[in-house]
Amino acid sequence: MKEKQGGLETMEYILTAKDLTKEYRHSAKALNRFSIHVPKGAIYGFVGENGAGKTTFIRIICGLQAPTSGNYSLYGVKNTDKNILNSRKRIGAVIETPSIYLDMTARGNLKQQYQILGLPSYDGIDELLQLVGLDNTGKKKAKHFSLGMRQRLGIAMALAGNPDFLILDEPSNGLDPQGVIEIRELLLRLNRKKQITILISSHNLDELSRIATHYGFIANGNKVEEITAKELQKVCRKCVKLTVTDTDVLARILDIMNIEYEILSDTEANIYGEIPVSELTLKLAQDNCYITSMHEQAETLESYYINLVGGVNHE
Ligand SMILES: Nc1ncnc2c1ncn2[C@@H]1O[C@H](COP(=O)(O)OP(=O)(O)OP(=O)(O)O)[C@@H](O)[C@H]1O
Repeated sequence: MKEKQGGLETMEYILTAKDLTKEYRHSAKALNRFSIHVPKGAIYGFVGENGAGKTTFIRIICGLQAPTSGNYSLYGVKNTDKNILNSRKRIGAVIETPSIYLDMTARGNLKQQYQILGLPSYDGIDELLQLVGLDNTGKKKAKHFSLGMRQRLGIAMALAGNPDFLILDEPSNGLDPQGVIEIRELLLRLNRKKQITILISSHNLDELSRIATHYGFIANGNKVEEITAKELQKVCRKCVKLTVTDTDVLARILDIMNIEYEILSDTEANIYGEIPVSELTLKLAQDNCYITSMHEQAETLESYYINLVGGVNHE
């Protein structure tokens, strides 16, 4: 599975799920025929509001819960295959709050984790402590750590088995701005330098938009959409949706005016960048083409998200 990655985009998936459903007793479906595709090398932003089903999904993938129906594959191995246990060994996860011993130092916690995993020596611990920026914490016990330091220790523990897929449930939750920046930089380092694929569940869209290469949106247990950061950037670029009587004429004039556009239908087009409205209106009119509506599109991930799931999530 360690194939060289060609361009930015790869069709090799670390994790896929199809029709994954989880029904808890006496409650609505936490996951409803949910599907997802996490490409190798991605920082995948898994976005949904409280109760959308993110933690349930992560718990299923980590083998902590069984799905009611549907399936998923990790490194191409189906969840019903006994080899799924080997695939899971390649995952590191921090679900909800990190499982750390508060009465131990960072090093003590990592030693404990190495023992649990049956690792032959403590050799990797110094590197891990350095990687997460806890190499100077000495005898300080985890109970005296800041929330951000605990979160980073949790990530170090998840990295102990040398995984190539890291799953983090709300890693920046409750952190102060400095803590958020430290987690961000750590995740970028892990992704870029260590080639670790990362899935981050979050509703902190602003933070996510700084690092995610892909997004999957979930609402009420349903997949709403998957989109790459590049596609999203295109959609979120300053853009005006124009409705005209004839987009053939519009296209011809926009070409002459050297304005970037995308034709959506016979009457609709997206136009990018600044538009000299009077000049365009005049030129269109000379060719018997008229603007019937014009409005600015959403510009941020947040407004994109609200447009996408706003109606779904507040039933
Ligand atoms: N053990 C459980 N028993 C019954 N219902 C549950 C259980 N765990 C989760 N749920 C319900 O399943 C739905 C999805 O919850 P889940 O925790 O997966 O959402 P989430 O997106 O992770 O939310 P949050 O961001 O608040 O953690 C919610 O309606 C929740 O109440």
